[in-house]
Amino acid sequence: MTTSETVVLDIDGLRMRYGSVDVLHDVTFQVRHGEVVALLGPNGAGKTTTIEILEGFRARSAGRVEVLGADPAHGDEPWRARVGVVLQSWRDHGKWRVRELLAHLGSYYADYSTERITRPWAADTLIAAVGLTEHANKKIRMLSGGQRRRLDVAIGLVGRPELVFLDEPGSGLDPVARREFHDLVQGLADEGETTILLTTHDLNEAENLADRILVLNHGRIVADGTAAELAQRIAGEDQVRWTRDGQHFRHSTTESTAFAFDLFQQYGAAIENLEIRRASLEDTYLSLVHRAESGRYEAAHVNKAEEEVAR
Ligand SMILES: Nc1ncnc2c1ncn2[C@@H]1O[C@H](COP(=O)(O)OP(=O)(O)OP(=O)(O)O)[C@@H](O)[C@H]1O
Repeated sequence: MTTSETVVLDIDGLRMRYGSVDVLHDVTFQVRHGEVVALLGPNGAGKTTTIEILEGFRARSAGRVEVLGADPAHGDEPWRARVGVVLQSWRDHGKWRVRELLAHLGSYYADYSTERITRPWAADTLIAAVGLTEHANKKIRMLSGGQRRRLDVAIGLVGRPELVFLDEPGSGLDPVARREFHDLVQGLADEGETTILLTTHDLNEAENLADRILVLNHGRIVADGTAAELAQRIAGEDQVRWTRDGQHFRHSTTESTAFAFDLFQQYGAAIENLEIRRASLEDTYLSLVHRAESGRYEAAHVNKAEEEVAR
């Protein structure tokens, strides 16, 4: 895919406080044009809050936020036409038919076409892209949960946005629909014109779709990199498994290639079913969150100890 150097999302020192509770602390990151970035993190980490601030739906407490060159808190209509948001709020339009609603919503974007981007996306092409062709004439209230979710995605994309926010896009989709949805996102990414920020709890989804992964924990970015970079940073141990003379063996090591080489030197053809399992994104993620938790625990204890010394 093509990514350019143009910065589409520029977030510096973002803070959010609900009442007296800080839920985002100094969140800083950038996303470049054409990148697909997944924001991961445990429940309550602050992912939705971050996305809602970037979408312009929530006022931040502090920090600098630029989305497509503008502050989302003051985003005007032309700015909004360039941003795609996938909401789950179209249940109220139950009497509308799928094609009718998409054509209607799409018509709002026609004035915002540019030389490069013709808006909106033609309703039938979009309906086919999200796999709803068979249901194009159905009323929305007649759609299943997964079909409505596809419609939510179509509505988010109808204006051919340059930047798309997807909050847990795969939730509620069956495996076939999820695969189709991933193909759709990958297709958009491959064209290199759409920047995508998604949140997910599905680590396979993150690994499949994202060029880069950000991990948010208790309102702080604790990791930022490709899945491979994050795995390297954790320097997790690989698991080597093999059988010899009908017996099963396993060994954990950071030097799995050298270990396998020694194994063959020692036992040669007697080694069978050799398998090297590298740390998965799930191992890496769990380790990152665990580390961040231990850091918080230690920091809290150091602070407490310091307070006690000061007393
Ligand atoms: N309107 C609100 N008022 C007060 N606290 C809120 C509000 N919205 C969210 N919070 C709190 O802010 C924190 C972050 O919530 P947020 O929904 O952003 O997390 P998340 O990472 O999206 O979680 P999940 O994975 O469960 O969707 C949580 O502790 C949540 O309880």
